[in-house]
Amino acid sequence: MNGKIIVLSGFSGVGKNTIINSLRGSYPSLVYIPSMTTRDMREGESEGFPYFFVSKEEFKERIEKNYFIEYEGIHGNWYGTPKDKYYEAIQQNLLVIKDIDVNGAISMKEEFGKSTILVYVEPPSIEELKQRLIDRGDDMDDIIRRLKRVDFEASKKPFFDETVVNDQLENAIRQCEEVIVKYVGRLAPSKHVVNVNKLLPTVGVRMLNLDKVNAIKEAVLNNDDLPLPIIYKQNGQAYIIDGHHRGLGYYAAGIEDIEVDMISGDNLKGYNIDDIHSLTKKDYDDWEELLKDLKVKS
Ligand SMILES: Nc1nc2c(ncn2[C@@H]2O[C@H](COP(=O)(O)OP(=O)(O)O)[C@@H](O)[C@H]2O)c(=O)[nH]1
Ligand SMILES: Nc1ncnc2c1ncn2[C@@H]1O[C@H](COP(=O)(O)OP(=O)(O)O)[C@@H](O)[C@H]1O
Repeated sequence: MNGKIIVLSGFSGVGKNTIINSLRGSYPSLVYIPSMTTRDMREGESEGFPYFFVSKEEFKERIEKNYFIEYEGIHGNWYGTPKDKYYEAIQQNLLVIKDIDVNGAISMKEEFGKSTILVYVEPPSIEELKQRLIDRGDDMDDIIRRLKRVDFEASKKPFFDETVVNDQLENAIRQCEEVIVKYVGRLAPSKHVVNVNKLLPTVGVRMLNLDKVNAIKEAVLNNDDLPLPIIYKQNGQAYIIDGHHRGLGYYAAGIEDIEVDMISGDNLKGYNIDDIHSLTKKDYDDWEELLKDLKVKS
């Protein structure tokens, strides 16, 4: 389970959605999971974009059915994150990005621990924030209601992993990219088909665990869903960071071509699959540990 959830929180109008939309444009495999809300649909929005819009009664029913990981009343409306969708995404090794209010963000961290990275987005000043809300076309009552929450939200900043100031938008986007790479080690997985034989020479015999290989072979022959092996590219080197037993299991089952996730820290675009020539010495559960080891190697 290597999926990650990047949560952006911060004052209304600080630019969370602008940043998320830009990142999703650049990295289409970033996943956005719409929350459910009781607020009215705004112009330009539609069902599922960016929310599923429901009545208060339906929202209450969902709470009773334990549909949400967390839910909050914000600016007079309810917002909730759908449990199943997040668990599916984590299971499928996906990278999710979503804006959630400060309380919701902290609840997500409680639920998913280190798989959640909390980013607090700040405006350069409150004056600039007001101006953005006005420019966005929010009506005055709405703006006043939103600004009332500012002190409460700011008090939760210590719970966050990172802070990004959204002054110049381009800078804020770049800082968010850096945060993602720092904590996740990748910005987006990208699937490639690799010939298993190409992976084999990199798999030292001393690392072979035949029980694991056989278990994976059985799973392959059973057509079970297996997570994809992951190949990480950094400083021109590629490392199989996970899944060499899976690779061998496929080989043992007589399958040549397997799909892998190519992920990359410093070289996000443009890599050469033939460069795979190095292998980490163990399986990693912890990205920070992995990155530490990679630094030693590169
Ligand atoms: N707790 C929680 N907050 C959410 C969720 N989805 C969105 N929010 C937050 O709800 C607040 C209001 O969002 P929205 O109505 O889109 O207006 P905005 O303030 O202009 O972004 C923002 O702080 C969002 O980040 C959710 O599922 N749970
Ligand atoms: N760095 C920035 N400089 C100027 N305006 C910005 C910047 N980032 C976002 N905006 C604008 O501010 C308004 C609020 O941004 P939005 O992404 O809707 O905020 P949030 O999702 O945090 O409520 C939008 O009109 C957006 O175009």
